[in-house]
Amino acid sequence: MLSPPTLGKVIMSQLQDSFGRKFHYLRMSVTDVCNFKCSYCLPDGYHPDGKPKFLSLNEIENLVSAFGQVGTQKIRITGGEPTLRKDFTDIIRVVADNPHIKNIATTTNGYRLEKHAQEWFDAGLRRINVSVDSLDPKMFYQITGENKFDEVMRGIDAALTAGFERVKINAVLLKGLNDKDLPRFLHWIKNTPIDLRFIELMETGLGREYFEAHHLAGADIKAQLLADGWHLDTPSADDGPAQNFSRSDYKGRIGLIMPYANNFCASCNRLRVSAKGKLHLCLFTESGVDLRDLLQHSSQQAELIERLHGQLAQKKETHYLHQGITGVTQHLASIGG
Ligand SMILES: Nc1nc2c(ncn2[C@@H]2O[C@H](COP(=O)(O)OP(=O)(O)OP(=O)(O)O)[C@@H](O)[C@H]2O)c(=O)[nH]1
Ligand SMILES: C[S@@+](CC[C@H](N)C(=O)[O-])C[C@H]1O[C@@H](n2cnc3c(N)ncnc32)[C@H](O)[C@@H]1O
Ligand code: SF4
Ligand code: SF4
Repeated sequence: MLSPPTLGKVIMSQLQDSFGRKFHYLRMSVTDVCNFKCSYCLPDGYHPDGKPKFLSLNEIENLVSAFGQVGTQKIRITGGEPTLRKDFTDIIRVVADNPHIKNIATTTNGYRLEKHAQEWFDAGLRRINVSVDSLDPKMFYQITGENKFDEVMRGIDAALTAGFERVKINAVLLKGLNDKDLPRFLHWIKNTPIDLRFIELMETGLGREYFEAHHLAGADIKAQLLADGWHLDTPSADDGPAQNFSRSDYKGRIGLIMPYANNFCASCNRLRVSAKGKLHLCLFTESGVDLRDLLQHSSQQAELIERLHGQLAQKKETHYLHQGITGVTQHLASIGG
């Protein structure tokens, strides 16, 4: 049997944790900055902490190269609002140029999509998730603090036209806000081939009060979907912790992210790197591990990979959200969700 190729003493094997989970998927944040004020994320808008220096193109290239060598096949570019980076298209190109990365995605509030969907597609982006918390423009404004519903919807049309493999819509379920929107969302995906993803609100540093006022259990939506003839799909390899549902008379699909459900983390397949170059083993870890000192030059790859393997051994089995432990995550914009 062939042994895996080695680089120095580092084994170039698949990133794996001590629970047997393999990590093919990196969520790479490229900025903390955002122009929206979503009430569950940045209710007062983005306020810089000093003069933040986010990962440069060179650092991103070195990061992607190292992750590619240890089994990463999918990269999601996230933020803050990733598309606010002036070099966003160059970032896509850097990721697309790496031969190991088969699947390049981004998550965006959709604000620049109408103008740039085709340009990003041409640079190599293939999947796009757009956050649309309500299909009622007034409610959209109330939740996001921005009166940009029509712009975002035109952006989604542009993405569908540009030929993206997958256009997904994220909506955070919010009691007392968008909880009456399910019929509208269902009507939309009847004849439109998009994946809707409902995300259960997660508690962050925003605190208990907001969480308790607006948390809505994904399990209730699941029960409603099953009663209405939707079927739970057999999980495919890159689904991660989401549960997906389909119905033969609908062009779109529905996914649920229910982080408070039993066993949610058993299928965890993703790692995160923040816009300042910290590795987060979980969305809710207590602290990130700095990688930046090893992102400066391509000659540091072996050391970087060794650090990644060393950290993976310490990944915990699950989050501790049930105990109200939200880690360092003041808001998800700081780590890319
Ligand atoms: N707790 C937890 N939440 C997650 C995880 N992955 C995604 N989420 C939540 O779902 C949100 C939407 O994720 P997206 O950026 O659209 O990506 P995704 O839904 O994971 O999409 P895929 O890459 O297709 O699996 C994130 O910002 C988080 O709020 C996870 O591993 N753990
Ligand atoms: C942090 S945003 C970053 C990307 C981009 N700005 C956007 O909104 O799509 C990524 C995702 O995190 C979700 N999110 C943010 N805060 C959340 C929370 N407290 N609970 C659940 N999802 C959250 C958002 O709805 C969004 O879909
Ligand atoms: S969810 Fe996205 S768009 Fe909304 S405030 Fe957070 S980072 Fe910005
Ligand atoms: S909460 Fe943490 S361990 Fe669980 S699926 Fe998300 S990232 Fe993975």
